[in-house]
Amino acid sequence: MKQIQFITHQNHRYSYVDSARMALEGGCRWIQLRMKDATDDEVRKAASGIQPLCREHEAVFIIDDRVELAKELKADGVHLGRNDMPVCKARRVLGEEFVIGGTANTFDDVERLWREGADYIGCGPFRFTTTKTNLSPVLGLDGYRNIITRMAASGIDIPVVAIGGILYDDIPAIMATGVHGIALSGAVLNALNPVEEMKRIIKL
Ligand SMILES: Cc1ncc(COP(=O)(O)OP(=O)(O)O)c(N)n1
Ligand SMILES: Cc1ncsc1CCOP(=O)(O)O
Ligand SMILES: [Mg+2]
Repeated sequence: MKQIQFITHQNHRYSYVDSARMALEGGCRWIQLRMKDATDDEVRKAASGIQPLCREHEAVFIIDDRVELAKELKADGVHLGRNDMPVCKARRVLGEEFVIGGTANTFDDVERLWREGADYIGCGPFRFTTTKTNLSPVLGLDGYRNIITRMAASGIDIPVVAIGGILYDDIPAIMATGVHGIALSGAVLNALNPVEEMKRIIKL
């Protein structure tokens, strides 16, 4: 399971930087620094700990929401949701070299983001999760099947990663829907041994 993205989070045991470090040690090579409600300076501080680790592990380093900060820090890219800067504007700010991901909950979201030039789609939530507030309607396996089917029928070819409440046991069935990969956070962060859990997922 190489197409896995880890979304940073914190809990009573681990900081944002800890979470990224454990994901990298477990073999993940795509880290998204997501710190909702944090100030840019707090994100800069976390990035100063995570970005060098990503370079050391030759991992992709994406920043959630913050386009100007992604540019300032020379991240590999940014992930944008409905209430963030539009993808087409972010592309003008960042240029073609940056990876720009977008959030989708429906086929129409996917089509819009594809037209705007997003490089990949984070599509969810798969199931209810507490890692993100204000969740869009839960998709489940059928939700992904419907979206992937409509994408194929429309000739829309953009990588789609499933996200939202995904656990180890869910991954084979989710991948069988035709999505290109998965993004997760809590399944690793809340595991008894996060590094070992990431290794288990990578081995799938
Ligand atoms: C890969 C991926 N998919 C979806 C999201 C959603 O992130 P978030 O910023 O919490 O929510 P929106 O701003 O997209 O509504 C993500 N970060 N990564
Ligand atoms: C960022 C995001 N977007 C939709 S669900 C979600 C949270 C992913 O974290 P978890 O894998 O812990 O549900
Ligand atoms: Mg966002």
